Amino acid sequence: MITLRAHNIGVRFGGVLALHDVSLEIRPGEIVGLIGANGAGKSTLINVMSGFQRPTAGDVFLGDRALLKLPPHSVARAGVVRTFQGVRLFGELTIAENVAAVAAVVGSPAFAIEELVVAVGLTGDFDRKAATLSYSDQRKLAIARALALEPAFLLLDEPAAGMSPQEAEQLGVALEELVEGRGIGLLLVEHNMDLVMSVCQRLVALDVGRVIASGTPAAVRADPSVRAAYLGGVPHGAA
Ligand SMILES: Nc1ncnc2c1ncn2[C@@H]1O[C@H](COP(=O)(O)OP(=O)(O)OP(=O)(O)O)[C@@H](O)[C@H]1O
Repeated sequence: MITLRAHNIGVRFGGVLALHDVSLEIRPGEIVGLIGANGAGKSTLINVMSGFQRPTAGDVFLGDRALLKLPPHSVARAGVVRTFQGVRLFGELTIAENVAAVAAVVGSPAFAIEELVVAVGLTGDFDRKAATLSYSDQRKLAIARALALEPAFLLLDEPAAGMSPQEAEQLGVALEELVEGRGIGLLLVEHNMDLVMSVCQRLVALDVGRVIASGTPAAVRADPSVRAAYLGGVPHGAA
């Protein structure tokens, strides 16, 4: 089984230690949640694992292949794809065109594009321009586009941000189906604890760049250091 593994990652931005000695492993077919307060280092870890940020220490492995020396597009081709907190779509292209533009890279057939759009829960006319979509539909489209690269591992940076509780719940169902159906390993950075608790098999909690807890969602949520550092201040069914 090929896993995606960040090993003893350290990242320093001048005087800020954004990550210190962080290790995390994702297996195919599982959803791992990465939680922590604003500035804990979650996006920085996604950046490192997807090739967008060189760490000051540590390694990233896909199976036994070291990824750190590869640029982001090569990391994506190797099978590790990410989405961004700020959605980056082609606003003037339609839903179908946005996915097709990416699918062309791997040569996916047209029917696969429609399948992806439906799989993330986008309904209605696929000829709508991305710029006209609601914020939450844009986030779903960003996931469909990432999936078009046929990743083995998908790193999602706050996919439910701006979604209503119902939309977030639907997204959770879609993510579970994707992981089950395609065997993708998913890293979910998310502040919506209802979503995190319902779909993740394991959680890793960061605080100021360090892992303070990892394990089953119930154990991590109950961990006193996690409650003190994070959950005390977060709404979304955290208690
Ligand atoms: N390019 C950068 N230059 C300098 N400092 C940075 C840079 N990127 C991140 N940081 C700092 O590194 C730390 C971790 O930031 P990061 O964005 O990874 O946190 P986060 O957990 O994703 O937060 P949020 O939940 O707000 O997205 C913060 O102190 C942040 O200010």
